[in-house]
Amino acid sequence: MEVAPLSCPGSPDAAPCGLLCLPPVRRKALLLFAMLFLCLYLFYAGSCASLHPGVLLQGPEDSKGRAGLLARLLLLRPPLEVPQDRTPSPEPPDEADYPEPREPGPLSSFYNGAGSRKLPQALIIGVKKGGTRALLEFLRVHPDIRAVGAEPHFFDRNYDKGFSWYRDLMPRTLDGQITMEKTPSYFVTKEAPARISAMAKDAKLIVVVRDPVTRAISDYTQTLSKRPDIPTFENLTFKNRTTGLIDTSWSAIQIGIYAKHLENWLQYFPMNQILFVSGERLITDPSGELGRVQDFLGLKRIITDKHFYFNKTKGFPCLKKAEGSSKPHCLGKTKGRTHPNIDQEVVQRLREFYRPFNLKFYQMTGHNFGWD
Ligand SMILES: Nc1ncnc2c1ncn2[C@@H]1O[C@H](COP(=O)(O)OS(=O)(=O)O)[C@@H](OP(=O)(O)O)[C@H]1O
Repeated sequence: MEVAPLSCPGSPDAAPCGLLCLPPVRRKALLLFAMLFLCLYLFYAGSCASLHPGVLLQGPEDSKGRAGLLARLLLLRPPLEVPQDRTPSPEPPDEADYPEPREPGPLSSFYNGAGSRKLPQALIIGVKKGGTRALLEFLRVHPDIRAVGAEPHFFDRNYDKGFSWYRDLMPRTLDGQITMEKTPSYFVTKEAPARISAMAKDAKLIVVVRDPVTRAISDYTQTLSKRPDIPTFENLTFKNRTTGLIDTSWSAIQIGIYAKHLENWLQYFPMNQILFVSGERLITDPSGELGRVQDFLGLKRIITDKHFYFNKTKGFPCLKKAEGSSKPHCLGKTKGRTHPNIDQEVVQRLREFYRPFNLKFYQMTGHNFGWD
């Protein structure tokens, strides 16, 4: 059978011919552009939405990263901000490096739409400045864990928004995958244990704990970085410096009284549903701590020492490959700040203050964290 040759306008036997009428070079360029457009869309709206948002959409430290910008320009989609009603309440400023992934578009749902959003089965509930971000970022490497990047603050600030608001923040998971979130303020929120128990009595809770004195200094360092005019750590520590009376109403001090907060949780959860991760060991032996966490979550030990390297410049362990990326990944510059020098007498006084609470905490957890 003979096939009639395609022709172009202007030729004697003109018939519609579309793309084929273009000169071959232009045709190729157009095809290439269309493919690039499609690839970028799938990459950006599909897989990127499920990745650590800082890695690909924005780059860990750069909220106007090239990939995100290019994708936004090409796709003419709205800027990265999520709609108001889906945005968790104001984040602790440190978490700005880890914004919420955008709601996936229709094409990415097709591409990435398997599974469904579920309420979390496991939560990192604390403690602030304990190393919670490091733990979450490390856990996200596990193929059976899907975690929301930003802190939802549902059980403290956003509870009135309801469970469907909360569920919609979660990434999609397949059967057998665990949905997780981290909000360190839950540990010190009076209402949080009852509320989490109402969601799931069998929820698994993880608390990253760190020497309460260093934790308090870290907390203060964070505040100081945002508000350089605050009083000194030494001044804030005491109600009365002469008598040495500690100001336990200062949150930087209060958060570290772990035994007191834990009592509240034990009213609603048995001890075997709570795992305590050492913030110190998370730095010196990340794979060891990650091994315990994977066991606790009932997961295969997939994250091992092969996943980490020690970055001398950062002074912390980093991931050889971040979730969904082939590049090494350290936490952002808001993690691992240099602490100001604190008067050693004050540090000593704080150690004395915390000692009985620490001992009580060791008893309750059956684990000596070695802070004393
Ligand atoms: N791998 C790695 N990289 C960087 N930082 C690490 C890491 N592991 C633990 N840490 C420690 O985490 C501290 C911050 O704790 P959080 O992530 O819980 O802080 S926050 O409450 O979410 O703001 C942070 O505290 P500071 O050193 O005081 O900044 C770190 O000491």
